[in-house]
Amino acid sequence: MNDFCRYAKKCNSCQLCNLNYEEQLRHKENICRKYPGKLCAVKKISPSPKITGYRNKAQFVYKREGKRVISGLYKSATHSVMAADQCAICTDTANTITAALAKLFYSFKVMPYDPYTERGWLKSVVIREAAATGEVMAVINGADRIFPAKRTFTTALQKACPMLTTAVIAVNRDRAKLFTGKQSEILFGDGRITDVLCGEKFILSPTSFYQINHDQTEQLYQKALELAGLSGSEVVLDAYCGIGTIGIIASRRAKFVHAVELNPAAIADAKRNAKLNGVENIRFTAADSKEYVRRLTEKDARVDVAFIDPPRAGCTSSFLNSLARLSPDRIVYISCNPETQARDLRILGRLGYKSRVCYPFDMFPHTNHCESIVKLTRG
Ligand SMILES: C[S@@+](CC[C@H](N)C(=O)[O-])C[C@H]1O[C@@H](n2cnc3c(N)ncnc32)[C@H](O)[C@@H]1O
Repeated sequence: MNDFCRYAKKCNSCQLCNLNYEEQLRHKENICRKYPGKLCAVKKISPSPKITGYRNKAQFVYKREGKRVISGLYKSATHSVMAADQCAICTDTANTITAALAKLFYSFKVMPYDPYTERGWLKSVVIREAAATGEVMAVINGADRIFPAKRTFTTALQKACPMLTTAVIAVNRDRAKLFTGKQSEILFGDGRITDVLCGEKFILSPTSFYQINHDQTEQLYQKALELAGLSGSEVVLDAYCGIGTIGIIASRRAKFVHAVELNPAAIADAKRNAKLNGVENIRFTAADSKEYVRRLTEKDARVDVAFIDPPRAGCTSSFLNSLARLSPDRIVYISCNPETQARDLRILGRLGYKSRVCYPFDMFPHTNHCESIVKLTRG
């Protein structure tokens, strides 16, 4: 049994938990040396301020065991649920809520969904927390809309989990898909939570992307801003902007920000966030980054600095080609996958951008995921 977590071996989400934290950091720094490090200097990795209980988003699955419904996690690389009464990288709040929910689900006969037989209703529960404000949202993901005794369930839920500020039921009718569907209904609260990052407020709804390690995200964004070297006169692009975090923080030191994101729910949050923070020099667009940047090049738009923060798969070469045609002086590339980041840096290298420096950040202690920022300049 592992000292860090007794479920570690079976769950396998914390692949590095057998190493001490110093060794984990060295391992991640070496990953950055192996990939972006072939193109530029790699600085010392920034350790995470917290190494347990750091996740502000936790996903739990459930199974029926005899006369109980049990909260659990997936066994590594399977869809089979193992009973687990806590997850070491999730918060105490999330662990407490899932245990209370498992009891409620049983007493309300809300049974876990089995994708093979298509029986049951409950697919998963996602708990999202705002570290700065203490707001907590539970998103209960079900297979369809039928939810017996919804009103009494809501009252019982508020009593059992007083720390929840809002709860939502979301439906994903796709048999194999367990994540949050687009169709949703608020049980109580306003279906969103508000957090504070780098002094700005951010509203997030159930499906919007939000960095999972609050304190480390503040350090990551501060470094990204420092590398962008904004003086107040620049036109900035925030590509893959999520709920607008980087763009809104950068807007304070920029003339204007163009921000683009594929998920319309995240863009709706981003627009609310700009209003909430009184930011007027930013325009959010729900679109594919590639299409949006191509449109900017057609309009001969000016962009001095670009932040790009794509998903793990990285950028497409057509996005990078259009970006290079926009010809920003500096690109700040934030990535959660140094391997695809290095591939994209090579493409940008052929398009005239030199990778200058890489800063690794440990956003995900005990897992083998690594975040890095690379600054590129033109010419
Ligand atoms: C790693 S997240 C970064 C979000 C944001 N920059 C932040 O720090 O919170 C990547 C984002 O890219 C969005 N995305 C994925 N593919 C995209 C595309 N082709 N065009 C625009 N946005 C995309 C995702 O919805 C997600 O919000």
